[in-house]
This record gives sequence, C-alpha cells and structure tokens, in this order.
Amino acid sequence: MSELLNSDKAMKSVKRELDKMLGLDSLVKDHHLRNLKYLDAVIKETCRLHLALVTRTANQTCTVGEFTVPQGTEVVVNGWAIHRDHQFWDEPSDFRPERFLDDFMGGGSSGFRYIPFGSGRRSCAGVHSAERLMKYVLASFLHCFEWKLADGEGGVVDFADEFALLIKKKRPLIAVPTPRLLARPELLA
Ligand code: HEM
Repeated sequence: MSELLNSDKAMKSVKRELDKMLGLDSLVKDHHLRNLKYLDAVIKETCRLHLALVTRTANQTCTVGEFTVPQGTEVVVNGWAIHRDHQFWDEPSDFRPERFLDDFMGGGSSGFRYIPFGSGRRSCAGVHSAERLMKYVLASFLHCFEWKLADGEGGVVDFADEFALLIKKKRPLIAVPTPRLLARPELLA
C-alpha cells in the first residue's frame, strides 16, 4: 500500500486492471485473483524491496566460496543486498512492478536472486497462503476504496525502516479511504 501510494503510475495500473476484470459493481471474489496479473507483480516487487530475513545455522563446518563457516555459526542471508544487486536487477531501487509481469518464480529457479520466502527445504511453508491472502486483501482495499495519505503526512510516504527479523516501517502508514463503488453502495454496507 505504501509503495502504491507513492507511485501514481502503479496505482493507476492496478485500478485499471481491477476495473477491467471486475467492473465497478462487484466485490473481489476468489476466482478473480488469478486474473490480477499486475497486482501480482505489485506484490512481488514489494516483497523484493521489503523482505524478511533468512537465516541458517551451520550444522557442520563447511566452506562457502572463500570462507570457512565453523559449526554452529548462524548465517544471515543478506536478501536485502541480493534483491538490490545491479547485476540482477535494472534500477534496483525503483519500484517497478512491470519487471515481474512475465511469470516469475523465486528461489533456486531464479538463481537465488529472488528469495522473499527463502528457498529450499526450509523455505516458507505458508508461501501460497500468504500470497493469496495479500492479493485478496490488497485487491479488496483498492477496489472498494480510493486511498490518500492522511493530512500531515507530507504527501509522500516515509520509507525509513527499523531493523528486525521482519523489517518494519519506522512511521506507520496512515491512509484515508473514501468509497469507490458508488454505483453499488450496498456492497460496502
Ligand atoms: C508475506 C508473508 C510471509 C513472508 C514474507 C514469509 C517469509 C518467510 C521466510 C523468509 C521464511 C524463512 C525461509 C527460509 O529460511 O528459507 C519463512 C518460514 C516459514 N514460514 Fe513464512 N512468510 C510469510 C507468511 C507465512 C504464513 C502466512 C505462514 C503460515 C500459514 C508461514 C509459515 C512459515 C513457516 C511454518 C516457516 C518455517 C518453515 C521451515 O522452517 O521449515 N509464513 N517465511
């Protein structure tokens, strides 16, 4: 939501897709989700820029590249740097959902350049449920309401974050909704 409120272009593209796929007289239903390709790309791009930590503990001493990792070492995978590496991503700091419009898989099949849900045997067990839930909630929020930043927020989202297992915003987003499906107000009752 923060990234969309900061990008007119992406917000317009999401709404165009929602209007095309649902019209203005229907709530988001489960069967709509598979057709919302741009929204999918928005979520993937958001997970690229704002991801959780992946850690591993070495159960035996091993060598990774030129480094010896002693048994018991906790290794934190720097997904933040991988997701912003110029070698893999054009203009990596930009929010550009279009880069994910082709079907794009993460983990090993992306050469480990995209790992918001980790990778391998211990990757996120809830990835499919998380992706569907995020898509459903975001699609519903954006289809039913117009959103703008609250007065006093300076007109631009502050992306400063706090370091934690899940990186979170220093200042919570405060956005104000107004109803969008005005032709069918009873849908929002
Ligand atoms: C946006 C939402 C989510 C993100 C970004 C996320 C991300 C992650 C990451 C990065 C890991 C570590 C993967 C690794 O070490 O390779 C993980 C593990 C895990 N996640 Fe999620 N997750 C999300 C939502 C969920 C949900 C909704 C569930 C449950 C329904 C879930 C269940 C789990 C479990 C059980 C593990 C541990 C898997 C294991 O160690 O074998 N996650 N998740």
